[in-house]
Amino acid sequence: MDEIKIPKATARRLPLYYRYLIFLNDEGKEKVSSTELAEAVQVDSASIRRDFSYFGALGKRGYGYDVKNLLNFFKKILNQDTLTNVALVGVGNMGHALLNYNFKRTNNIRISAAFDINPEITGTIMSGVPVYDMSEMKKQLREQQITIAILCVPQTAAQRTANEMFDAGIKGIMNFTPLRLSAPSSVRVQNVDLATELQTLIYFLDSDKDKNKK
Ligand SMILES: NC(=O)c1ccc[n+]([C@@H]2O[C@H](COP(=O)([O-])OP(=O)(O)OC[C@H]3O[C@@H](n4cnc5c(N)ncnc54)[C@H](O)[C@@H]3O)[C@@H](O)[C@H]2O)c1
Repeated sequence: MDEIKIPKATARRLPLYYRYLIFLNDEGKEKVSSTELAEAVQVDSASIRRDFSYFGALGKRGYGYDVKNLLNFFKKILNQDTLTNVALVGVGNMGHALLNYNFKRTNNIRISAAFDINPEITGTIMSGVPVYDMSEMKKQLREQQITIAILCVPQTAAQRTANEMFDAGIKGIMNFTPLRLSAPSSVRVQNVDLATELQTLIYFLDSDKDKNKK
């Protein structure tokens, strides 16, 4: 498939559409309108139409979208046919919770290797995933062809650990640490910060309250 350049916000919404389309397909539904989709995934229908327009004309006016076509289309875009092995670096409170969860609701991502420096856990298997010492990272990542990792070490160790990960061939980091990492331009870093997400939610709730007062 040719590469399609889409805005980040659109890319973030694709898994939402995809999950709902699986649901519709399982229910035996053949068609869906952008209004129906909008209600189900809580995205306004204009954004949905704009999102879909990046991929060409997938729907017909007055008919809606063909569920199976759309599902197959998104399946390809989201690489749902290929399993992506991901590494976890730092198996403490946060890392362990992620290992336990291990993306069970998706069938194309899984943490297949974890790394830490704590000798009490390295060499063991936690939640079905082997925990290796950091000294084995390069070898394991190469053997398992892993290029994506989740970083869950303490902030003080974050940059040093990230440098080791770049050196070992990591191309994408999901960064749970509060540190904004310096990374080579060939590496993508996605920061996850629950406090910021909560603050955003609080901000929106407060501004909703203000609007209702008026
Ligand atoms: N993004 C969020 O919303 C969020 C929420 C909670 C915690 N955090 C962050 O996640 C990180 C982990 O938090 P935690 O509570 O799990 O900490 P933790 O202390 O329980 O676990 C850290 C783990 O990293 C390992 N470690 C330390 N140095 C290492 C190194 N150089 N290489 C490999 N492993 C190393 C430790 O042995 C330990 O197992 C912290 O940076 C914390 O601030 C983020």
